[in-house]
Amino acid sequence: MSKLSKPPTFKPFKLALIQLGNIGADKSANLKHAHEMVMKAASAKPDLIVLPECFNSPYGHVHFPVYAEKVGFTPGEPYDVERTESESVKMLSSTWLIGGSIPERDPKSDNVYNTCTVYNPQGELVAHHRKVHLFDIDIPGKIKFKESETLTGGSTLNFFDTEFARIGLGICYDIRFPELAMISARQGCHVLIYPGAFNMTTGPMHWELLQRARANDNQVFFSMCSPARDLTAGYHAWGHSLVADPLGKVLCEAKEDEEILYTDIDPNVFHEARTGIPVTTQRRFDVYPDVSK
Ligand SMILES: NC(=O)CC(=O)C(=O)O
Repeated sequence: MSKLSKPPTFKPFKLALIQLGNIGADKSANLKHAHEMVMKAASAKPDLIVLPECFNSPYGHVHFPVYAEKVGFTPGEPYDVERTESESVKMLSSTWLIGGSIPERDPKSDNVYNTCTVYNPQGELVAHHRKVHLFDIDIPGKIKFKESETLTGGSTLNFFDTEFARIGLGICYDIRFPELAMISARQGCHVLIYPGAFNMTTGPMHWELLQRARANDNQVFFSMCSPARDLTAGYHAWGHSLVADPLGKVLCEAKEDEEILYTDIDPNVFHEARTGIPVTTQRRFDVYPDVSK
């Protein structure tokens, strides 16, 4: 997984974002619906499908321990998918698939993480990312949320290689920490994909701004895949799943309802951005050596 090897050659590919709706209290129903939507998305033959943050459970710190599953991996050890106890992991296998995120319970520590799992077309779980930066905010009169009440933050930066690109992972609030995206890009990622669920306060302020910024700063494709908005749920997701190109241009954006977004990712845009505005080769690490690694 995250060891530094030569990235694959960046080739054109079709990305599908599933802005999933109908995420309720019944986990089996959530998984059934997610499976139907993955199958629907797969019918257009994308190379990579993405689900949103917390697609199998309601989003809220009280729900995480209740919905948490033992996913069947230990960071740093080979995956043992055969032995997974997680019904969500068993459901997720088709084409390359970024399985949004699910609450994960670590069998050794009993810690609960907000975890993204990634599957290759053979259905093998090949990468995972535990949300590093926990969403703890308090905007008086607007929104208070404290993931750290029940979650532990991950401590690794993660990417995976496909036959068409190196893809870096993060989850939602991770986007607010530009270091993570910057290091992923320096490690050769062509595309950064963060399942995410902003809300009705931070969504209009920052959802698009941050994605375009991370894309443009790092001259990579950047995408966040959100759940659809459900005003009957405890947490009102912003929706607006989006893909930005390496020049910061929005290639496609959903509205708030359930929707599948397809985007053709063109490596020429990546190469042209880096040739035309060559910041990736103009950095002055003599001036800021502490970020040179
Ligand atoms: N839900 C999150 O993790 C982050 C978010 O909503 C925000 O940063 O705003």
